[in-house]
Amino acid sequence: MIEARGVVRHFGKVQAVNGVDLCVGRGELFGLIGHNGAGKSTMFKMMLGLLAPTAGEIRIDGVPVSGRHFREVRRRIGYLPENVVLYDNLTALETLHFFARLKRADASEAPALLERVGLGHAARRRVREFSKGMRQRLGFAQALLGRPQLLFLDEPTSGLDPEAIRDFYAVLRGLKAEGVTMILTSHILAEIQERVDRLAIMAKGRVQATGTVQALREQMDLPLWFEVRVADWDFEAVRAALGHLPVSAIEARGDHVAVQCQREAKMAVIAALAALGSRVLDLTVREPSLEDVFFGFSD
Ligand SMILES: Nc1ncnc2c1ncn2[C@@H]1O[C@H](COP(=O)(O)OP(=O)(O)OP(=O)(O)O)[C@@H](O)[C@H]1O
Repeated sequence: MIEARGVVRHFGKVQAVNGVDLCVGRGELFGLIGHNGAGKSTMFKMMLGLLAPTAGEIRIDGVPVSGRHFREVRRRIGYLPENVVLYDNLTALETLHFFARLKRADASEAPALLERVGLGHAARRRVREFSKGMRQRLGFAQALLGRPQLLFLDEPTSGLDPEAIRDFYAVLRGLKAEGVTMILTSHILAEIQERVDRLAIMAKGRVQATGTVQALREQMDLPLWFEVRVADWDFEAVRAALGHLPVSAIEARGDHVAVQCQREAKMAVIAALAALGSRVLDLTVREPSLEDVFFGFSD
């Protein structure tokens, strides 16, 4: 659905995007993460045709963004910018009618869209009275006008509380089931690590890595941790059981023993702990988080 090849964008001396290749498949929920200034928003604007690349090519659904046929494709794209501009004097419903006219979308969808983003109750309230989270929801509804097949969501959950974030991803799941392709940025790594199909890590205008969270973990080869609870706090039993294995740390922490090892030793550690039988009361495996992976790739 999205194909970017060798994309570069300079602003004077600033190299905002510096040779990006990116492919997003149809129906994928794709995450783009990176530090402030990594080039994510610039990439979004180029993929939307709002900003011309200094070099390289971007195709959406096979159509070059720079070509004259892109206008038709653009009508099937929804965009939630990082800072959505809304008019305080309009109600939520009027806002959607306004954007529907701009996009030449069907304004009769507006009430259903407000329901979908959890603003049905506030349809006739003025935006002036809206909280940050309500504004963000309204911006999201605006992006959904015209039943887009491709959605660009730039930090869509900024300002949302945990419940609103959960609702937001529930809507994304519904859209995914309808076959919509979505690409989103977020700084909240814990939030997106369970939810995207694949992601790309950007740093200094380049894509440093692309893949599923699990594939990136494996590529980074970060160690994982076990938390083992043993009967009678018999930590020495754990130490003895794992003594012959290549574990990098065994530490008593509160009510459990923390064991660190590389991924290739994972199954051997599990087997050795299983051999302790009922002396092991509980076992948790802590995979490296997306944050660990992110720092590994972007530092
Ligand atoms: N219109 C512009 N004029 C000059 N420099 C710009 C412009 N837009 C972006 N930049 C610069 O390009 C770089 C990348 O910015 P961009 O907004 O794409 O980063 P980002 O990854 O989206 O960051 P954030 O997470 O803070 O939103 C930054 O150094 C920024 O200052």
